[in-house]
Amino acid sequence: MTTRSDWNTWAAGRESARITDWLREISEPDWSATVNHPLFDALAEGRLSKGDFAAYMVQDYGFVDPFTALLGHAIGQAPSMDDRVVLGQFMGMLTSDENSTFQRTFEAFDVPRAQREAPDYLPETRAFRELLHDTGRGGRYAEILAVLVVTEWLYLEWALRVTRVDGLHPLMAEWIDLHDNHAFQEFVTWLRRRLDEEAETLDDASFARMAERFCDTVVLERRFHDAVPPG
Ligand SMILES: Cc1ncc(CN)c(N)n1
Repeated sequence: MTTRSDWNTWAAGRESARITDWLREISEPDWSATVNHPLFDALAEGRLSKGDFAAYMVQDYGFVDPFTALLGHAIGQAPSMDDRVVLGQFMGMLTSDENSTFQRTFEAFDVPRAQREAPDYLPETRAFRELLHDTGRGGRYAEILAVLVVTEWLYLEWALRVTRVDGLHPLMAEWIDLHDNHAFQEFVTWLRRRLDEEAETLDDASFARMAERFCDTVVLERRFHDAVPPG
């Protein structure tokens, strides 16, 4: 299901077939289950309690830390300054605006210092952290891009899908803003284009590894959101 010949079969007869569209399709039903996860509806509709939002953000900060490290690996592995500039700008946003959203959420919702400094990570969070570490340690550029495409494209899709209520808590609104704004949409468009291009250049074994990494990441996204507080 994840080989280059599977991709070639899928692409045959389709006009303007894209590898990232194929990857998304083979990662179903986990892709759609994540995008349509009730957690995100509860969040946007003001039905997620402050405690549950804070608990989700504590787990998610456990994702963001190794994710930031993975982005660092992407910057290091990128084949050109052009790519490093785009990835570096995203790193700037992640370590300023997005990091600040987490810190202010922990303050506003009284997350105990122990939970910020040494959180109890759920097994699903630990599994995701391991995948991010593992991809950074051994993954080539296309594999790293595959993980970034999944994590950012999924978040863009749910953020564009949900309908937010008036009067939503400002920090919850900010969390959605971070994932549906124009610059983020452009970043996801860029990530997809670069993965489409890089994947074309891979040998068959690397191509299959990249596709497996994509699908594994989607599975972990679904498990992570099933495990954090219910919507
Ligand atoms: C689990 C998860 N996946 C993706 C994202 C978006 N960077 C996130 N914050 N958390």
